[in-house]
Amino acid sequence: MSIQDFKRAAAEAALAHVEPGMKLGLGTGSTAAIFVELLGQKVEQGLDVVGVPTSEATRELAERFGVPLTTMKDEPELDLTIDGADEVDPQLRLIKGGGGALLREKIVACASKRMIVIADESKRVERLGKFPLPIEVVPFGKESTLRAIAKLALRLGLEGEVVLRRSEDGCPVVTDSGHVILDGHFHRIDDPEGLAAALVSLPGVVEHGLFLGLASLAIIAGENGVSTIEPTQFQQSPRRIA
Ligand SMILES: O=C[C@H](O)[C@H](O)[C@H](O)COP(=O)(O)O
Repeated sequence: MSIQDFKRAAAEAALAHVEPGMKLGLGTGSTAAIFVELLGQKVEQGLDVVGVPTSEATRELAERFGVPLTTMKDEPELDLTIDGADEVDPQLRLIKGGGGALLREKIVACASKRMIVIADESKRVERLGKFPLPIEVVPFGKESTLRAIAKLALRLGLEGEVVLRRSEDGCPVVTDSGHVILDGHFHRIDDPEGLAAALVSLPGVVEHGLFLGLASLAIIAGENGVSTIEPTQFQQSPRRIA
């Protein structure tokens, strides 16, 4: 079985949590894309749901697969968000934003009663940080913001560089909301909560890819089948609004 098969297995398992009439947050990335495709098949068979896409890419996919869409303006509270992740730790803390969609993903997850993460087993880690942490910043003063984040990281005992994300043509990657992404190559993040709080205190930082206390369930598929991670002591994020 390939990673692609595992992603599909996780996406299929997540479908069981979707109920008629639900307002869904639709994640971004290759795993979420499979979920959107499968959801489109269910809609074709008569399932009545609406979705809010977390990126323009997901909007296009949902339109292609016939998933009815709505907006945060019309549906500010959602029932369930299904999204992928770049890393998932045993406490169900996540790194997200490898595809640059972290800001809308976090807004949508916070507006949802539940967030289910779907991933292949390569995303499961004991400690967050091997995957570079995406940090979305405003373009104005991005060089200063980068230096401020690097200094902050040093102060927190994190080693590694902070790098402006560029696309293949060398230009900075610009997010759907018009910001740029700095990737923090920290290798290991021992205190995600401390880092998260420190990052949002910096001017210029819009959002970071640490999703803490947001996921209610992770569905992970691998060689040994599908398994789940649930928070042992689920604490609702103070930022969750639904
Ligand atoms: O910005 C992108 C998202 O956070 C994705 O959910 C994440 O990068 C995982 O994507 P994939 O399922 O393609 O590994």
